[in-house]
Amino acid sequence: MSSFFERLRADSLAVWQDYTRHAFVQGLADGSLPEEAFRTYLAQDYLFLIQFSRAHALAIYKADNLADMQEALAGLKAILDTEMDLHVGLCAGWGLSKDELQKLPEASQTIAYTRFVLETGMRGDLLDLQVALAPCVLGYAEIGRDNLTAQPQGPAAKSYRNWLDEYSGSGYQGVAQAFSDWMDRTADRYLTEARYPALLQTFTQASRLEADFWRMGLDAAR
Ligand SMILES: Cc1ncc(C[n+]2csc(CCO)c2C)c(N)n1
Repeated sequence: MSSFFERLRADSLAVWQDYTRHAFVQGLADGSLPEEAFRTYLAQDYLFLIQFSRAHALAIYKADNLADMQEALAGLKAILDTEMDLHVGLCAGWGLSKDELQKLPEASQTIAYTRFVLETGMRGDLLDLQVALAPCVLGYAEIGRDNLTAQPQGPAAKSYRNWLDEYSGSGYQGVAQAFSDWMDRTADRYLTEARYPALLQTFTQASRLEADFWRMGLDAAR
């Protein structure tokens, strides 16, 4: 049986692939991505991850049972303990200190995406929130898998490969599978066909905002 994610993905395929096969991703995979684009992306992603932690905290609040609260907590910890460290470490390698990162203003694209997710979660239930989070969690896993054997060339090749390794590795692939299974369990309880169009719209919108986030990086290097 296919997952709820696979249904959403199939029904938004063009937008989904604009995100997961974006020029930014292709540039990471072949090494042609300008370093300034990656640096801008990394810095904004730090601010993005802070807001995404808040969204996972909101999932704890929205959960109506202990098991879901524990799942949401595991997601929160994956960001605060793993994602955040990867980013601060990567940023340091790019000359961006933690102090500098904390002082950066959020770009409009960062605000648009993160506040969309938070607002969707605040006005809806756990399923609305999971669907808004899904493009982030599951899109990066797909990007990792799609580029498992990519061999970036050029000056930033090592950093780009390092980034791809994080998402293609079994650790992150497991996190993504666990998220998809968790969303399936929520859908079993909450999904009705009457709700589906609104949920698909949330998923599609979040995927579009992911593509805008890549575009922000590319535009900084023009
Ligand atoms: C713009 C943007 N979108 C997605 C991710 C990926 N991501 C964010 S939090 C997290 C852990 C999953 O619980 C992962 C994989 C990112 N870093 N930046």
